Amino acid sequence: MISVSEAKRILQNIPLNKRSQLIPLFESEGLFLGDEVRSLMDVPSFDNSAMDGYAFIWEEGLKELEIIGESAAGGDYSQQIMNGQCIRIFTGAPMPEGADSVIMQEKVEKNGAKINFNPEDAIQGQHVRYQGSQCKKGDLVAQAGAKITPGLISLMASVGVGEIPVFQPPKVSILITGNEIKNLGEILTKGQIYNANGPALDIWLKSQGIREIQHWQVRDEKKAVQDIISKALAQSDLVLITGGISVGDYDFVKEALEFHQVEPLFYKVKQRPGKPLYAGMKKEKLVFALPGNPASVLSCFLNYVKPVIESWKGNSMAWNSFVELPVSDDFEKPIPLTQFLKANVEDGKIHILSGQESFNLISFGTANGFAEIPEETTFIKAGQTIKFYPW
Ligand SMILES: Nc1nc2c(c(=O)[nH]1)N[C@H]1C(S)=C(S)[C@@H](COP(=O)(O)OP(=O)(O)OC[C@H]3O[C@@H](n4cnc5c(N)ncnc54)[C@H](O)[C@@H]3O)O[C@H]1N2
Ligand code: MOO
Repeated sequence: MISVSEAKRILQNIPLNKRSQLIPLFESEGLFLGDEVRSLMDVPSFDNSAMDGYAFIWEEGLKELEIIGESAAGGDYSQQIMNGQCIRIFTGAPMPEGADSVIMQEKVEKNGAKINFNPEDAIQGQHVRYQGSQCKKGDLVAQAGAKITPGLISLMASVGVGEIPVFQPPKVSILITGNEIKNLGEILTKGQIYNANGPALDIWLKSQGIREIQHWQVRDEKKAVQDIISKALAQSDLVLITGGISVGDYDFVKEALEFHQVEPLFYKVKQRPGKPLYAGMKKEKLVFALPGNPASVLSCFLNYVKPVIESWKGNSMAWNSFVELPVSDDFEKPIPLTQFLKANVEDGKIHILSGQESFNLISFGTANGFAEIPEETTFIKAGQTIKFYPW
């Protein structure tokens, strides 16, 4: 058995098959830039007004202008204006040739075809957005590794970039083992239970920007487990298996992985839940066998699988996804293992929830993550700070 920190260190050092690919901007949520991006154009691509008002050529002491035309957003006003003249202009509309300043409409009095204003309100160069003032064609606008946020998407669209390079997320297989497992909608007979792991992993993977997810299900039969692992390995970069990894007579996963020459990275971690966690590699393919109890699956996913997927996607902060917060109450931990506890953060404090058994999902109704009590710690006092991993 290895410690939680050793298991994480091993996973931080595995080579991941990271590839950059171009994808449509609209399909990039949850991912990270796989390369730098440069602007395809000057932005703005033309001088334009920042306000609704009047565009003119600035001169000292100016207090009256003659209106000779109008420039609206989307138009291509091109007429030259002369000193003493102005045009009615709207926000985002092209500046007329020669004009260098805009006065807001609130600052003027309109008298027929003229406007009058206080000379102090006509400020040279004011309210004009010049061509290229955001960026010039070819300028670097985002670095490789940048997280794709709504803000970054907006920037990409503004500079004309409709396809962006992203680190391709892994193709993932979810393989559910167990004779007792039925899917929602099926009738349960005695001894059977609903598949709680498959839907949880599926939703979680989708929320991480994983697009290609294969679902597999298998009974606890040696040959069937071997065969399905072979198919999952062939079709995925990352295989997530739930159940069948402990020491029971019908736990065939480890043996099947050995049969397929998957090299173990580790098996068994000093933690609860999720002690019989397995990780291994076959060439560049990664396999996790997550201990079947649903709390073990979720805790192991959050602590090990999620950071690996985030690293695969190019997130440099993948392994720092925790916050340190005080606990609301004293907590005793007699076991010499790292404990991950379903918990709820409210008012800046970690509330450890009741029902911590690995099979018991009731606290997932309110939990917004897992709190970590380190291996060597036996008692946490209220107010003491510990790590909390939000979903
Ligand atoms: N003699 C020992 N027995 C066990 C040990 C041990 O060290 N020695 N470890 C226990 C721990 S800790 C865990 S965790 C489990 C892990 O066992 P497996 O990975 O082999 O998982 P299964 O036996 O297949 O299932 C465990 C439990 O979870 C339920 N399950 C499985 N899949 C699903 C699913 N998709 N949705 C909902 N629930 C699921 C399954 O019915 C079992 O109740 O081993 C302990 N035993
Ligand atoms: O490690 Mo197990 O997850 O306690 O049930």
